[in-house]
This record gives sequence, C-alpha cells and structure tokens, in this order.
Amino acid sequence: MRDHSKHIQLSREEAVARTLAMLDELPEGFGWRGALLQAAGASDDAATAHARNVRRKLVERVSLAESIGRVLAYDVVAQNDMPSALTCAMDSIALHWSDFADLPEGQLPDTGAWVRGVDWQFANTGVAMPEGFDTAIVIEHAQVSADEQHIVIDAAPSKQGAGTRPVGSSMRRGDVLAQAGSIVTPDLAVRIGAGNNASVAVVRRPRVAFIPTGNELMTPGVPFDPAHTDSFAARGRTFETNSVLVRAKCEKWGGRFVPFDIVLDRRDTIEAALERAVEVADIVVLNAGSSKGSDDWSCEVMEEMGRMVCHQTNHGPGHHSSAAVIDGTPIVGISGPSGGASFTLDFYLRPLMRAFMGLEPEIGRTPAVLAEEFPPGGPGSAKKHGGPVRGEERPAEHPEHEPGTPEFYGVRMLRVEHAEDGTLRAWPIAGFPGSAETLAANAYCMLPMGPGIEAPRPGDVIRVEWR
Ligand SMILES: Nc1nc2c(c(=O)[nH]1)N[C@H]1C(S)=C(S)[C@@H](COP(=O)(O)OP(=O)(O)OC[C@H]3O[C@@H](n4cnc5c(N)ncnc54)[C@H](O)[C@@H]3O)O[C@H]1N2
Ligand code: MOO
Repeated sequence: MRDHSKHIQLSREEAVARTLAMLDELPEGFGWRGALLQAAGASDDAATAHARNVRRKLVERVSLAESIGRVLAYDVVAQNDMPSALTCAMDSIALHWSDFADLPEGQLPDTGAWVRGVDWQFANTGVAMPEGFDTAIVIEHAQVSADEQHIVIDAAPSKQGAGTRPVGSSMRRGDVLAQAGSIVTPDLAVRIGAGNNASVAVVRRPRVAFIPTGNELMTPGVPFDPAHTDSFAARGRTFETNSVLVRAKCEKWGGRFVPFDIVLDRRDTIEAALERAVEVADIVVLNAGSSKGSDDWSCEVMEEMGRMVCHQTNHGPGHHSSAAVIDGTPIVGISGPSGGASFTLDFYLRPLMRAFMGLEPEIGRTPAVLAEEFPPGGPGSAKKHGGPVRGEERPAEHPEHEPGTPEFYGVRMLRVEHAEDGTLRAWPIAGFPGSAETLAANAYCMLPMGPGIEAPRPGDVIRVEWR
C-alpha cells in the first residue's frame, strides 16, 4: 500500500495549470493549444513544416450543419461579394431615379403612360434588381392595375439607390466572417454560409477515454426478483453510472467519448487499461481507486507509469482527485462516488478539453448575491476534518496550515434565480452533492473553510458555477 503521507495536494486551479504546463513542455504540445503555441514560435522552415504536420492531425473538415458547437481552426472568409448584384431590399416597384431627380419636392411623375419592364417593374426582397433599374419604392405605395401592366404611385424614393442593397454591402470577398478559435453558433453558421462556404475546418474533437475501476461495479439493468432477494446477481454491488456521466459531459463539451470496460481493482489490470487508453485517447479519465483503501491503486499506477501532477486536491467532494501525464497524455483521476465525480469532471476534464481545442481552459464564474445563510456542516466542515470521534473521522491532513487562509473548499449546491431588482440570487440547497435534495440545484460554489475563515453572509456577492 502506498505511503499516503507523501501526497502532493494542489488547489483545482494549480492542478489544471501544472498539468497544462507539463503538457506544454512536450515537443508537440497539447492538441490545438500546442499547435497554436508552435505556430506562434515557429521561426524557420523546418519548424513551420513540423507545425503543419502536427496541425494536419488536429483539423478536420465538416459540413456547415455539422459545425455547430465546433471550434474553427482557421479564419473563414467570404468567397464573393454579397449581395453579388444590386439587390432589392423589400417587396417593391423598381424605378429609374432619373424619373424623379428633377421633380420638385412632393411632386410625383405621371405614370399613366408607364410601361411595365421599361419604366417600372416588380422587384422582390433579396433578389437582384431588374436590369437597368436603380431605385425602388415599397409596393405598398403603388396601386397595380388588374392586368398588372400599369401602376399609380403615391410616394417617391428619397434618393438614387433608395430601396436597394449595393453589391458587397453585406460582405466583400475576402472579408473575415468568423475568426479562428470561435465556436460556431447557429447564427455564425448563417454568416459563414452567406459567404458561400458549405464546409469549414474545425479542430477535431478531443477523444476522452473513461476507465471505470472497481471489483464491485456492474452495469445497471440486472433483473431483481423481490421474491428471491438472495439470488439477486448484483447483491452488494454498485451500478456503474459514471460512464453515463462522463459520456454526457464529454459530448456536451465537444469531445468524443471512448468507452472502456469495467476494470478490476488490480495494479496490472489498471496498468493495462491505462496503456491502451493513452494509445487511443487525448485525455484519460481514471475513475475510483483514488482513496486509501486496500484496493486503491490509481495513484500508485499513475506514479509508476508517468509523471504525477498531484495526488489530491483541497476541496470536497473530490478531495481524492489526482492528475498525471503518461506518454504525453493527461490522466484525470477522479473519485468513485458520482456526486463528487460530477464536479471533478467540471474542474479537471473540462479545462483540459477546452485547452485541447485551443480555447481558454477556465470558464468564468458568475457573480450572484447570497440570499440566505449556508446551512451548517457539509463537505469539508470542521466536523468532518478531525471531529471528536477519532476512529470514525479522517484526520486533518494539513495541520501546518497558515491560519486565516482557506485550507479547504466545500462545494455547496445552489439554486440561482433572477430577482425582481435585476440581480441573481443564490439560495443554498442543503444536502450532500449527489443526494436527491440537491438535484434541484442549478449551480454551485466553492466555500472557503478553515480556522479564522468566515462564511459569506446573506447579501454578499459569491461566484457561482453553473451545473
Ligand atoms: N479511510 C478513508 N476512507 C475514505 C476516504 C478517506 O480519506 N479515508 N475518503 C472518502 C472519500 S471522500 C471518497 S470520495 C472515497 C473515494 O473512493 P475511491 O475513489 O477510492 O472509489 P472507490 O472506493 O472505489 O468507490 C467509492 C464509491 O464509489 C462507487 N463507484 C466507483 N466507481 C463508480 C462508477 N464508475 N459508477 C458509479 N459508482 C462508482 C463505488 O462503488 C463506491 O460506492 O473514499 C472515501 N473513503
Ligand atoms: O473525495 Mo470525496 O469525493 O471528498 O467525497
């Protein structure tokens, strides 16, 4: 069993920053982040050629419809001027400005002898003006004869070109319509398409391997007969639900989920799974076996196979999160219980996935006003860290801690709602993350804890993260 007193403990921010720093040192760097760093630093032809080869593995071309949510690898430019001809702005009557130019203000030309196609013509919204016509008035200002060959108008255009859109007024050939690094939204896709682009180059999705470990795990759906409970095949087992969690988050964040079968709590099986995972994935999530139990091997195996970033972190749930780099691939170690795993994926997997795609790793937190006091207790509370019943409570692990600075952060669930005064209000929700009560939470925050640290008071602004 590992000597758990030799733990590197980091905050979540430090753990992410140090993992990325380790990845940035690799010759090819990490995903598109590495390609961008290389492109910025490439000085000679060989370096540029190398960078191009690296980039080739990281970019794919997809149809515009498939590009929503993806990160653009390169700037997208307009292929031609739009509109590509003088275009009618509204459903209109096309006219010649010369028929109005010399008339006194408020006077209209006599249209009695006007011939359709010569002196006027129909012109509709968004289509090219009929040849030779330069100005338009909206059709509401024209009375059209039953045979549609004659008109009477009751208003004049304001100037030459009124009611029309000139060539290139929306975009010019070569204009940058969307910048590299942007995430394609439906509206951005429309602008890209309007520039005559049917497909775009995007950063390929990071492949995220998930390795569930645990002798007690079983996939759900095992038949249960209440009349013969002793023959229940999953007696004393846990249903493996974190695959669903990781898959859902990974796909929501733009990744490709790479499933692994349940791995037994043994050094050799965990090692074999990690070896295969770093071969097929850009990021690996190693689940459970993170704590101090006799079957907990995750940290030992990571230490043996690669470079350890940290063994644990300063928050709960998720205290036993770890990070390592094996064969250039980051490994995120998360603890087993799903309540905590959900946050640690937000804390560690998401920034790595974003960094892989060349995005800013961390997402900003939203300020909200605390609406009422936090309920007492909860993860990381004094009771949990060195309470009175010595044999039942885990001891404080950093007793040398500097007083007045937080030594631990408890994740607290919140319901954040808009208030009438235009602020966001955060209502604490009691209960341990993952419990039924906390399913109503739409956000959470990290509550600093430790000797001399005061909890935020109602009315204080706290920084929340959306769930
Ligand atoms: N003596 C101590 N015991 C524990 C400590 C400690 O500091 N000292 N920490 C506790 C905390 S906090 C956590 S969190 C857990 C961490 O456990 P592990 O990450 O080692 O995970 P396991 O022990 O294998 O499993 C814990 C729990 O989670 C369930 N699990 C595991 N994988 C999955 C999955 N893929 N899907 C759903 N559920 C899963 C597993 O069956 C267990 O019920 O350690 C505490 N103990
Ligand atoms: O690490 Mo545990 O996830 O603190 O609850």
